[in-house]
Amino acid sequence: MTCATLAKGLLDLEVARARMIAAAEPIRGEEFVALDQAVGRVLSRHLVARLDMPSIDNSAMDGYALCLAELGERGLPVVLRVPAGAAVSALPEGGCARIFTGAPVPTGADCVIPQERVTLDGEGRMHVSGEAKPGANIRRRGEEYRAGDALLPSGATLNPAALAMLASQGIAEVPVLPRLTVALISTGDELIEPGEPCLAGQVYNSNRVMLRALLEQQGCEVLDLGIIGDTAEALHEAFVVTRDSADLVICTGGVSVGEEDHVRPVLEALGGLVFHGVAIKPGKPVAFGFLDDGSPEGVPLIALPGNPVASLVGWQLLARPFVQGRQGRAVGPLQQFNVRAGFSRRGNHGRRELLRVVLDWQGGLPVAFLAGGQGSHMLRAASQAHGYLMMAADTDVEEGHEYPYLPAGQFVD
Ligand SMILES: Nc1nc2c(c(=O)[nH]1)N[C@H]1C(S)=C(S)[C@@H](COP(=O)(O)OP(=O)(O)OC[C@H]3O[C@@H](n4cnc5c(N)ncnc54)[C@H](O)[C@@H]3O)O[C@H]1N2
Ligand code: MOO
Repeated sequence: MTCATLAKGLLDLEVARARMIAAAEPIRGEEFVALDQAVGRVLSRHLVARLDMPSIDNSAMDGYALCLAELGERGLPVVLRVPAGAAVSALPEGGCARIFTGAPVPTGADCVIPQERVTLDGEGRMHVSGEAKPGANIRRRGEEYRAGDALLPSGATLNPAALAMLASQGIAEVPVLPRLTVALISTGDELIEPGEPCLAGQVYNSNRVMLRALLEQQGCEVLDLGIIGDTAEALHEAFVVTRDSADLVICTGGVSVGEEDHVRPVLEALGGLVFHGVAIKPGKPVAFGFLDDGSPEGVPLIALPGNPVASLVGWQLLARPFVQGRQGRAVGPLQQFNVRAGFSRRGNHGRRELLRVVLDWQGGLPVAFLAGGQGSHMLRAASQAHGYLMMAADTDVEEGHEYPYLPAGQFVD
């Protein structure tokens, strides 16, 4: 999409993303955490292997280890038994060893035959059926990597498989970057918390629980300031408090253009606005800036729209990559591939539209259908969608045609 087609005053999504990612200064510092507390944390240093992997030649199968050159018509006597955990032994000449998966292959053996291909005769001699090749079923020392080789780069997120790999190296603690502390503010006089009785006109605060969950899923500490009323003074005070105690401030609501919307003027008074308004639907009024002196040295503030689905999309497309950058993580491009639409619909003027869709895989190929109502206040479809069909501005959806699809799974890791 060219910028010429965008609604006036709104930034292109990719431009807004790029500006935020460029402004995301990785958090400084380092702490050591136990491996079992480290899932989702971000490495502060490159890690190299301490041990060759595997650390010894070992058997890939339960079976018999032997020297192939010694295997003749009469088979071989079983002269040794090697369970996993045994010390490395030497295979006596002219004999073979009963061996188990993971056990050290005795020196002198060059092959392991799985027990399914072996028969034992009445004299305790082992006979092999089928072909046997040198090296078969032996996991060689260092075949995966050697001591000193790179394991994980700094900035890597520790997923369960990475933790298992570090454990396999005997590593008990890892150096990680500090967690990002994110202050969360829900603005709006109409808001009440779930569990409270609801008077006419009041609205349950749904953004708070959603963003808390998203931030925690992202490995952030959340400093939850709850609901702040719709006055410039209340917002000013909340921003001043959070800028001293958080690495990032995220607020929702009050960021549009009505006289009840105080986020932009207060941000401008306290620091600096980088941009306000992105050509996406939902999510248009997202604002980004810095509290303090307006420079990237200040505390960054991301203002998400009040409409719940606009808040979710603003998080996924803009706030999350910024958080990842601040966490010291690499930020990749949006993942998308083309999917056929199973419906027709008029396009949106001047903004890209992210339609909440489910994929139907009947027939082997995915077809996208609307997940439900598409209003930016409609959480039901958003909660059930598999992803977004991303429509260029001013483009209608025509049933049977293909459009870019963004799987929702990419927004969680
Ligand atoms: N004249 C214009 N009006 C609006 C425009 C515009 O360009 N010109 N933009 C519209 C768009 S797009 C959006 S999105 C909304 C965003 O407005 P705000 O960010 O100022 O949000 P609010 O007005 O405070 O609230 C909007 C809506 O969302 C509900 N809300 C707010 N916070 C929460 C919460 N924590 N949990 C659940 N629901 C919440 C609120 O009650 C409103 O219904 O502005 C349009 N208007
Ligand atoms: O961001 Mo608004 O309508 O685009 O919800």
